[in-house]
Amino acid sequence: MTQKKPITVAITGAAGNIAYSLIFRICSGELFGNDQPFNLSLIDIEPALPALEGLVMELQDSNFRLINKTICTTDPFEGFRDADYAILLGSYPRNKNQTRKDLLGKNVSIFKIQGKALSFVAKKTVKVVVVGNPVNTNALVTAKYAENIPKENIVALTRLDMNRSISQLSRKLNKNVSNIKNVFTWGNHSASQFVDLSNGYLLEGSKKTPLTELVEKEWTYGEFQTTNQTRGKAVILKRGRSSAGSAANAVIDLLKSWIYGTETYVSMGVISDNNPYNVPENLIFSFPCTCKNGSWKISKDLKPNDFCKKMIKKNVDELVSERNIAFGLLQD
Ligand SMILES: NC(=O)C1=CN([C@@H]2O[C@H](COP(=O)(O)OP(=O)(O)OC[C@H]3O[C@@H](n4cnc5c(N)ncnc54)[C@H](O)[C@@H]3O)[C@@H](O)[C@H]2O)C=CC1
Ligand SMILES: O=C([O-])CC(=O)C(=O)O
Repeated sequence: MTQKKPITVAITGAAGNIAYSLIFRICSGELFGNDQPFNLSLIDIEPALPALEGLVMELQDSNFRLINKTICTTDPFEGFRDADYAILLGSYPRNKNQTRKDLLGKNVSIFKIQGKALSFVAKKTVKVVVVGNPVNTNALVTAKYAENIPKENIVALTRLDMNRSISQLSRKLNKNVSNIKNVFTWGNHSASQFVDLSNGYLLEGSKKTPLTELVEKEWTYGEFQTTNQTRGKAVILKRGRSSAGSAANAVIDLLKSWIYGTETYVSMGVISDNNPYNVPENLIFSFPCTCKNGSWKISKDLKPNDFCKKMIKKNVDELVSERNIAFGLLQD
């Protein structure tokens, strides 16, 4: 059997919290397969280089046979060269007294330069997952400056919100997470997100029971929403730092859906152009998506109820305000 050609996976913020969980999972072969070798391109800033070197030592000590070559760099123009995948973690996380939007001032400029670098040196087919917060707007900034890369190739991580909602439903119904299908979030990865279970169902054997028949309306529009909306902060309050293992897990889930396809809806933060839900264009918005042959599309057949439409509008307003602040800060 001939060996597959190595692919190149670039990861920014590679010395950080999320990366420490994500990189070992990728190196195990879980994401790209046991027969797919890869080059790892690890990007961080100067003060983080000793930690990055320590990480590389640990990778060496793990004897991962799929790693073809590893580079460490502070230069995104070197780090993104020929990348097939780029996972953008590198940015500053919030503390317990901040909202994700408060990070705009510190983080947007990072995504401007990275968008430019991706545009110049990555493959045109690169799949980019943006994770750094506020993630929707950072992904929009990346897309704006990555002029040579189709906007469809740049996706914001909102999968953690979907995963959290499935976990809540699993505990509420005392059913396994794998039995809960078609639940997703609309809008921003923020406290405004709206979790939609109106198309969701519990799958047991071939029997599908709508979730709306299994959970009370009051819970669906109350505690279910607020728990999801505040989950990131709740983790920060307990851990003293933001979610890392679950965020890394959500990156893997998102990329598996995007690469290998989906049978049900999944949450993806994607460019809003040509969506059927009255979300204005040029926003990165979490929609119910399905994936096939390495491409995503927004599911077009849903009928949001009036409450859901109100929440979509709330998220649009918030994202337009973030976009105005971000583009104002960047000024070109
Ligand atoms: N979208 C989502 O669902 C989630 C997003 N996040 C966000 O992910 C980001 C990363 O989180 P953590 O890994 O916990 O943070 P961390 O602080 O542990 O790591 C971030 C890393 O990024 C590096 N960095 C900073 N500026 C950089 C630049 N210009 N280029 C390359 N690297 C740079 C830092 O040196 C650090 O090593 C944060 O913005 C956090 O809020 C976290 C959890 C979930
Ligand atoms: O809450 C945060 O700052 C980190 C994050 O995005 C999450 O855990 O959802």
